Order: sequence, then structure tokens, then C-alpha cells
Amino acid sequence: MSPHVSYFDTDAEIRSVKNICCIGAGYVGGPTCAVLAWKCPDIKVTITDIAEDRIRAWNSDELPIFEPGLDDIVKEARGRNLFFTTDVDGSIEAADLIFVSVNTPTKVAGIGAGLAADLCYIEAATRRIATVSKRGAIIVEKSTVPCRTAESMNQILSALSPSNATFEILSNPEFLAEGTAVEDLLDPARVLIGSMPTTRGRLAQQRLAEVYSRWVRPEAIVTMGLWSSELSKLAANALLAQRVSSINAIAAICERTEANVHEVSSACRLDLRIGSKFLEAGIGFGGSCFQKDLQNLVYLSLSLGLPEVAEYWKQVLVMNAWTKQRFARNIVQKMFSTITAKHIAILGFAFKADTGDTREAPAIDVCRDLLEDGALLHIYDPKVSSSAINRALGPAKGSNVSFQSEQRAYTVEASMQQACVGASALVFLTKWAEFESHAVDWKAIYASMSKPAWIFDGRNIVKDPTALKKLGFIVYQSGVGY
Ligand SMILES: NC(=O)c1ccc[n+]([C@@H]2O[C@H](COP(=O)([O-])OP(=O)(O)OC[C@H]3O[C@@H](n4cnc5c(N)ncnc54)[C@H](O)[C@@H]3O)[C@@H](O)[C@H]2O)c1
Ligand SMILES: O=c1ccn([C@@H]2O[C@H](COP(=O)(O)OP(=O)(O)O[C@H]3O[C@H](CO)[C@@H](O)[C@H](O)[C@H]3O)[C@@H](O)[C@H]2O)c(=O)[nH]1
Repeated sequence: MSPHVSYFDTDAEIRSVKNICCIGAGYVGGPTCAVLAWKCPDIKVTITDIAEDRIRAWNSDELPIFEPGLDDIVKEARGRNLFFTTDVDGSIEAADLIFVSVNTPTKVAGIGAGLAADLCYIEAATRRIATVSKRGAIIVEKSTVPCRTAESMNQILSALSPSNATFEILSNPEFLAEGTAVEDLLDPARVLIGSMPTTRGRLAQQRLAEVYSRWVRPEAIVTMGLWSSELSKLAANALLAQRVSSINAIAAICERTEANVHEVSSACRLDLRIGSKFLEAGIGFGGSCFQKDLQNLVYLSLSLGLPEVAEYWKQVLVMNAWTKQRFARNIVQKMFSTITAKHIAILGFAFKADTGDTREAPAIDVCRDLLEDGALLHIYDPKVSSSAINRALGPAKGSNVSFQSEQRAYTVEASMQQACVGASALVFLTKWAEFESHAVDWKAIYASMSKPAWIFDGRNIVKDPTALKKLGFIVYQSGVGY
């Protein structure tokens, strides 16, 4: 290993941070560095990506992702000290500090397929840095990576970079949740900064801490070892996902015992040792992170020769898959065991509210199961485009995609009311505030539907089932026994 990469203590200088580059303009790189630029007007922040359409969108009035509050921040900082560009090399070359915020999806082929993280984007970014950065830089792992990924990055830098370039790798995992990204970034529960236990490692850690300390409470900036920081990200997501699967397992028991999971979870929440968050039962967790990071943890455990640990975390995924399936099966069963040619309104498609993201959305599995059983779906989501739904489900019947062989029986609708017209059932799959609003005219919706009219609530949206039953609806709620 070459001495210019600080696995060893050296007296080489770590520059103060005046110019930041972020590789990857996605759901994490975009908001994270936009907030950083907004809060630190004296630091030049360049977000770079190989995806031209994404960069074009970041430079336009239609940002590529929807996050409450993000538009205003980008508008204020863009062109002042925040820049979006496809010039990856130029951005790297000028940077004192480089966030690596590329995607780390689950491998789909080869060794570890279906479990291991695909690190090809991390490797490609690291190789670019090694080749292009003449002076060296602090490199910050922002992506979620398996424990000890920094070691491989270090080896790449050692092998490829010029000998007078000095690099230091830090781990700074991101904990923002989609839909509340700006809020989370402005007031994070914690900012982890992991470094090697060397003088230079600690100095680099301090440099990054200085940047965050411009707006983050000092007690929330936590420094630790590099490997602990990498593993903390996987551990946090595993623990959160585990809570969701645990309450969904309890929900299944509730449905068979006339118990109500919302009452049971509120009883549990009162215990401060259990805590109040992440105990909402429903149709299972989605999103680009929980499943991928659990798979990553399962693979890591197997690679470390810990099959019992791997099996333990795998069960969280098994319970989640079963929860989605069980919800779809319940719909078929309650609707007289056949949904062939029945119209069903799907309300919500995003994996959670306040985002247009559909990655691993439970709605995809539920819709696929219902379509498989012959239903005709009418899908409405306030933030998910019809092209995103087409990508997730395959093109709708009647759409003009001539080269696609398999077409699906669904339409994308412009409103909740429109989706419900003529439907036998409405199914809540995302907890959008507009579905819970007092402004919803349930009487009119009931009148517009086929009879009997069912409601299947997978997101605890219906607060007064008795009122809806009085109107004539047959109401089923996840985790509520009747
Ligand atoms: N989405 C979230 O809420 C979230 C939260 C915390 C952590 N994370 C983690 O952050 C990482 C990024 O997630 P994301 O959701 O932003 O992914 P994303 O797919 O939205 O964005 C990644 C971007 O990186 C770009 N990219 C890939 N290789 C590149 C290269 N060599 N040079 C330049 N650009 C390159 C891609 O084109 C893409 O636009 C992942 O590891 C993820 O697990 C995500
Ligand atoms: O009680 C709950 C809480 C969440 N969910 C579902 O769980 C999924 C994930 O929700 P959430 O964690 O709020 O959103 P993400 O954007 O996926 O954020 C998670 O994943 C990110 C990526 O790693 C982390 O940074 C965040 O800290 C972590 O919360 C969604 O489908 C939710 O509907 C439930 O079903 N019940």
C-alpha cells in the first residue's frame, strides 16, 4: 500500500474545505449537497453525475425528485455556490472534499446475486478520483456500503493515484428519509463521521465536522472508527425494518383474534423502552433502502461465517414479502374469492407519502398480484407519473408501446374520485394526506362505485370505519380483526 493513502500516519497536509464535489446527483447526493451549499455560501459545491437527463433536470425548474422544501433551497443556492454538471472529471479535480453518493443496488447476477451490494459504481467513482485528482482530497463515503468498503477504495487509490496526491477516506452515512429529506438534513438526529485512527484520519474527520457544525448541533456530530460508521448505517436500517416486520407479524395475529393492531401498538408505544416510532402496521415496508440494506447485512453475515445471524435478519425480509402477499390475498378472498374483471381503485403508488419514488414500493407487488388474478386497476397517486407506473408494472393495455409483448389491465387516473368511479373496491396503498382529508366526499365516492363497495385500508387511513360502514361500505383494515 502506498504511503500517500493514510492507512499510515503521515504528516501530509489535509487542506481546509473550500471546494466540495459530490459524485451522484440522486435522492441523496442532490438534497444533501444542496442543503450543504445553502448553509455554507462560502463553499463551492458541485454536484456531478454521468446521467445527463438528471443534471439537466437539476438545472431546470422541474427538479428530478420531489421533496418538500427542496425547490426553494436549490433556487436560492444554484448559480451562487451550488452547481450541477456532467463534468465529472473537472469537478473531482477542483475538489478538496469529495462525497461519493452513487447507487449501491443489490447484485442481480453473479456471486451473491440477490443479496450482495453491487459495488461497481463505487469502484468506478473511486477509479475516476484516483486518476483525475492531482492533489488528492478527503473522500467521503456517503453511499450505503458493506463494512470495510473503504479498504478496497484505499487499495484503488494506492494503485492508481500519483504519489504526491494525498487522500483520506471517511465514512459519513446518510440517514435522511425520503419525504422528509430537507427536514432531516437541516436538523439531523446524528451525523456520523468515521475515520481511520490516525492523526490524518482525525484531522480529516475534523475538517468534515467543521463543515457540518455550520448548522448541525455539536452534540449531534458523532465521530467514531471507520468500520463502526459503515456498519452503523446497515444496523440502523435493519433495526427500523425489523420493527415494521415485527408489528406486521402482530397485525396478522390481530386479524385472527378480533384484536386491533393500532390499539396494541399504541399500548406498546407507551413503554419508553420500546419507543413510539416505526410501529405502524400495514402492507410492509418499501423504498430503495430497507430491503437492499438487509440483503447486504445478510450477505455480510454469511461472508463472515455467521449463518445464524444471516438467518435472523433474513426473517425480517421473509415477513415483509409475506405481508404484501397476504394483503393481496385478503382482497381476493373477501371479494368472494374472485376479482376477475372487477374494477379496483388503487389509491397511492409511491412507497411512502411525500415522495414520488416507487423503488420497491409495496404497491408494485400488490398490483401485480391483483392483475395476475384478473382485476382491472385504476391507479391514482398525486406524485407518481404514469411513466413511472408503466416502468414498474409494464405498459397498460391500450398504450402505444408497440414493441412490448405483455400489456397490463390498468389505467392511471388524475384523481382519487376518478379512480373510484365504477370500482368495486378501493385500496389504500400510500398514506397521502389528501386521502385522510375531511374534504373527501365519501358519500359521493360510494354513490359512484359498483356495489357491494369495499374499502381495503393497508395504511391506517380510515379513522372512522363505523361512519363508512353506515354509508354502505364494507371496510377491511390491515391488522384489525372483525
Ligand atoms: N434514497 C435514500 O433515501 C437514501 C438514504 C440514505 C442513503 N442512501 C444510499 O445513498 C446511495 C445513493 O442512493 P440514491 O437513492 O441517491 O441513488 P440514485 O440512484 O438516486 O443516485 C445515484 C446517482 O449516482 C450516479 N452515478 C453512478 N455512478 C456514477 C459515476 N461513476 N459517476 C457519476 N455519477 C454516477 C447515477 O447516475 C445516479 O444518478 C445508495 O448507496 C443508497 O443506499 C439512500
Ligand atoms: O411504522 C412504519 C414506518 C415505516 N413503514 C414503511 O417503511 C418504509 C420505509 O419508510 P422510511 O424509513 O420512513 O423511509 P426511507 O426513505 O426508506 O428511509 C429509510 O431508509 C433510508 C435509506 O437508507 C434511511 O436513510 C432512513 O433513515 C430510513 O428511515 C416505507 O414503505 C414506509 O411506509 C411502515 O410500514 N411502518
